[in-house]
Amino acid sequence: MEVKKIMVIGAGQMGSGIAQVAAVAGIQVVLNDIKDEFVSRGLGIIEKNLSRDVSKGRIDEVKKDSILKLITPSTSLQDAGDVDLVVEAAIENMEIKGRIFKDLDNICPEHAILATNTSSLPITEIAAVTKRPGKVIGMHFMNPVPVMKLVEIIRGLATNDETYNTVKELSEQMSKVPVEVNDAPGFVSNRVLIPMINEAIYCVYEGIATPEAVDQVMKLGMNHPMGPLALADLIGLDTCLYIMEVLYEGFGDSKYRPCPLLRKYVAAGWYGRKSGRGFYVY
Ligand SMILES: CC(=O)CC(=O)SCCNC(=O)CCNC(=O)[C@H](O)C(C)(C)COP(=O)(O)OP(=O)(O)OC[C@H]1O[C@@H](n2cnc3c(N)ncnc32)[C@H](O)[C@@H]1OP(=O)(O)O
Ligand SMILES: NC(=O)C1=CN([C@@H]2O[C@H](COP(=O)(O)OP(=O)(O)OC[C@H]3O[C@@H](n4cnc5c(N)ncnc54)[C@H](OP(=O)(O)O)[C@@H]3O)[C@@H](O)[C@H]2O)C=CC1
Repeated sequence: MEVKKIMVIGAGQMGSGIAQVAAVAGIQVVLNDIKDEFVSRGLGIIEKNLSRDVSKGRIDEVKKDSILKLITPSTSLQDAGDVDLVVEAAIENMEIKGRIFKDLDNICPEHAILATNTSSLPITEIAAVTKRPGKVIGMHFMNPVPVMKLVEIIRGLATNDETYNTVKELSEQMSKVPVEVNDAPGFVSNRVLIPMINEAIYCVYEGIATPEAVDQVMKLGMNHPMGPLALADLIGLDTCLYIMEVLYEGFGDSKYRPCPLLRKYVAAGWYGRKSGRGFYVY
């Protein structure tokens, strides 16, 4: 199926990045969030990224404007009435995602694919709230979206081949490399990554090393582009905690227990870069 128009739900760091790469690929995008100010903030991030591309000579002002013109702001899910595909990138919360998918199922045209950028939640469970589970799929971009090549594609139990092939082709059109994995808590990316980050937080919690020292060890010793605590601040400590909770509950294994220091920071509103403070101050 050819995808000409999509809706991206959630204009946060992931949603704005997804909207950007879709518009760069020539796709019409409706960027939706619950408040105008969040949509404006997302559009501001896209504008800034495209301006950097102009200053680096990758695109000119005319191209930048034509990309921006492809993105329409929205605060109503009703605007999904004529889209071919939705990528949901609202917060990592099953109740909220369930509500959004139920509404979308009633609003979107019959042929539309409902994709979620969830980091860890079961695709099969999200699909089950709709009457079109064959057309529900995980389309998991990595942060920062304009830079990272991977899209992890996750089939739910009922996802059909046409849906999978459309999302695979769409990812390639967005200049990404799709990798297919099965539906299990955290998929592959976050089953491997987030426990490593959680373990790095335990190193700070237990007084083994400072955040700076932990990050230096992983950067200089393992050639990671950024240390696990700087990366946690980039992802968002709230999102890291949601993902650890999904792993802990999903597998019922104590090895996935979230570090108490992670819980404390989230309770304090220290979410990382997006709130101005996490393991580091921004
Ligand atoms: C939680 C989940 O569900 C899944 C996830 O996403 S987990 C997170 C996965 N992401 C990672 O692991 C990121 C690890 N970090 C990195 O790869 C790198 O540190 C980084 C790409 C973020 C920054 O790279 P860097 O070399 O340290 O910094 P910098 O030189 O500033 O940036 C490199 C390029 O990326 C671009 N860039 C950096 N951040 C960007 C952003 N937020 N948006 C757009 N472009 C960005 C820069 O403009 C620069 O581009 P050019 O070289 O073409 O000019
Ligand atoms: N951060 C990361 O590195 C990655 C995150 N993800 C996943 O992407 C999703 C979004 O994460 P991220 O962009 O980091 O989060 P952000 O907190 O940056 O953005 C989430 C956005 O969704 C909005 N939102 C909340 N509820 C609704 C709703 N009911 N309808 C529409 N929008 C809503 C939020 O508004 P408000 O500000 O009011 O809450 C916010 O603007 C999550 O599922 C996350 O797990 C996937 C890959 C990587």
